[in-house]
Amino acid sequence: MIQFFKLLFRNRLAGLGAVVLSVIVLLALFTPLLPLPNPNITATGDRFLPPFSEGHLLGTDHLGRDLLSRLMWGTRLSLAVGAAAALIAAFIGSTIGIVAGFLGGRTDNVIMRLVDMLMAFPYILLALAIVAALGPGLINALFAVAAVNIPFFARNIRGVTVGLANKEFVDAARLSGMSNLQIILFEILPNVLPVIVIAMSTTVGWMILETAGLSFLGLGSQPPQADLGSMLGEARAALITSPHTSIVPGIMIFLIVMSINLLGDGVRDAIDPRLKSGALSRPLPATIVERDSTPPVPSDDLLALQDLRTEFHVGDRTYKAVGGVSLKVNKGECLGIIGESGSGKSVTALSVMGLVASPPGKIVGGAVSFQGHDLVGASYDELRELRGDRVAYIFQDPLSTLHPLYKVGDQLIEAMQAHRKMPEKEARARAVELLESVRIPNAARRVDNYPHEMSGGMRQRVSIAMALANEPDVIIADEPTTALDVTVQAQILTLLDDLRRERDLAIVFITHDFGVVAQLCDRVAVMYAGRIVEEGPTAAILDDPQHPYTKRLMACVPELGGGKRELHAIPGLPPAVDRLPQGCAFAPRCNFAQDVCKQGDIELEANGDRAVRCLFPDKVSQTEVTS
Ligand SMILES: Nc1ncnc2c1ncn2[C@@H]1O[C@H](COP(=O)(O)OP(=O)(O)OP(=O)(O)O)[C@@H](O)[C@H]1O
Repeated sequence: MIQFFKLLFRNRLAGLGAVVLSVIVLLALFTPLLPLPNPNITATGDRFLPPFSEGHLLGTDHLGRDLLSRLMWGTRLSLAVGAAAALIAAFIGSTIGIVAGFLGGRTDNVIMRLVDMLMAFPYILLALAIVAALGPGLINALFAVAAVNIPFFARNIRGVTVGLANKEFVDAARLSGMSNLQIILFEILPNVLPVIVIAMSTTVGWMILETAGLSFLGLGSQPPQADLGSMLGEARAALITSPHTSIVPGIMIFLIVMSINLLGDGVRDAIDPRLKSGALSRPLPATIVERDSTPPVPSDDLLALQDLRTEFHVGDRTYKAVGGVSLKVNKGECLGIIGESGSGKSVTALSVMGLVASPPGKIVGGAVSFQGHDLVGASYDELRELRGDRVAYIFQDPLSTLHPLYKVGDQLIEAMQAHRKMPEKEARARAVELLESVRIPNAARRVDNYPHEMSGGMRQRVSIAMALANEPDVIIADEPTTALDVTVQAQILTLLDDLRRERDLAIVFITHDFGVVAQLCDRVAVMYAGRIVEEGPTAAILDDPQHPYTKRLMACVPELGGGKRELHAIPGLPPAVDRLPQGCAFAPRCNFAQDVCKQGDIELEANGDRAVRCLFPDKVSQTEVTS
């Protein structure tokens, strides 16, 4: 709750709305206790007294009634009616939406067509018709306003429910034997509740306005009872001669509706978990760079990361996702980056082309040199030209990287035309050629397939074809085979290996599978808590790991045909990168750790073509992993 209020008040306007609305609601609640004259007592001798008259702070109306008193009582009534109408509309509309969305099929069709019929009438006409049928009066106006708003809730909530009804957690609830009612109450409702609250908070202002509108037309509250709408209606005749009688209720309506709307926006932002974590905030086109030290001189390698540091700044926390990584890859080489989940592999890869979402991501130090040129300081235009052209990416899940509504051929053509002008016919021929080069059978026909018409392995081949579209120098593949079964995984790895040899490609391959590294990579870098802990030629590292983390990672991998061998999971969990321990980040999980490991920073010590960040590499090298 405290977190909710903190988030709410971070939005200044929402905070202002909350304060204004709270004051109005408090005044309305305590109106009976305030020393105000009776709002309905007329005094024809005191008609249209101006504001600040004696005994009448806001003046009087056309019957000499005290305006302040009528305003307070009227506000109380308008707020109560608006909130009640919103609750009724939200309850009935959401129930209809949840039932229709959850049951689907004919029930959904019948219910939603009835709702559509209700929506086909202009809402104010519908409200007028309902009040005309029921007779004028505030309660009837309340029902009319609630009724015309039911379709709004029904449609919104139905849409959300349809999306939830087919989710795995609902299937799981069904499999566990829960009834439809239980699923709706315990699985669906908690998920749609934030949407209902958000919809309510943004519509209650409207409902107050609509009720005021009906009262203004004489169909809501009846004389002498005051609500804000009827006060406006009565003041209409004296708009020119005594404008204060209209301005007073007008300002109150404005304040109520504005404060509710501002607060509603704030509530929406604070309630939505994706907005809370910044996931829906639109990232900048390139990662923010704020280097705190002079960048290193660019290297001559094709691609080199030099002491790269990338952080996420969320609230007052700093997540050191990449804490000084140096790596290089040259033409025709394949470099593997391996590590547990959360070790910083993806953020390292995304930092290369400035693709880390900013905010909250920031590159705070080091350099990424590509063909001798530092990309960390490069302009967005420069990065955009290189992205997908000289440096291409392949991601883990092709379903989320391929656009679901475009044919794969069109997406390949788009990838080429983003970088060079090419006639449509030539681009299409090249797209077919690309699909053939990634061994997609019947490429001329497949080019017109949509992603959902292809299997997972096929889609990943399309992603590889897309990465190859502009004949890049470097491909960064971020766990491209993790989502595939082993047979398809082997085919994709062979394909990547062949392509690398045929085209002299440099590949940076991110994985958490040592088997994949062994099959594909010339060199491997092992990452832990945002830093490289060991690096060197794959064969040498597989043969003789010198960092305890590498050794333990390898001990987790089952070996086919290797005889019976106990698999040893790594005890404990990786440290959170916003609270890294002093000294070696692996020390709390390490059998070899001594006090000295937990003190100062430990360097990545180079030894020939290998490097290791450990004080006791020889000891590690000579000891078997036992538990
Ligand atoms: N938007 C973010 N805000 C805060 N921290 C983040 C954000 N994105 C990533 N991180 C942190 O950065 C660290 C590195 O994440 P990264 O995705 O690079 O790990 P990874 O090794 O690629 O893991 P995986 O194998 O699961 O993809 C993690 O500890 C993660 O918590």
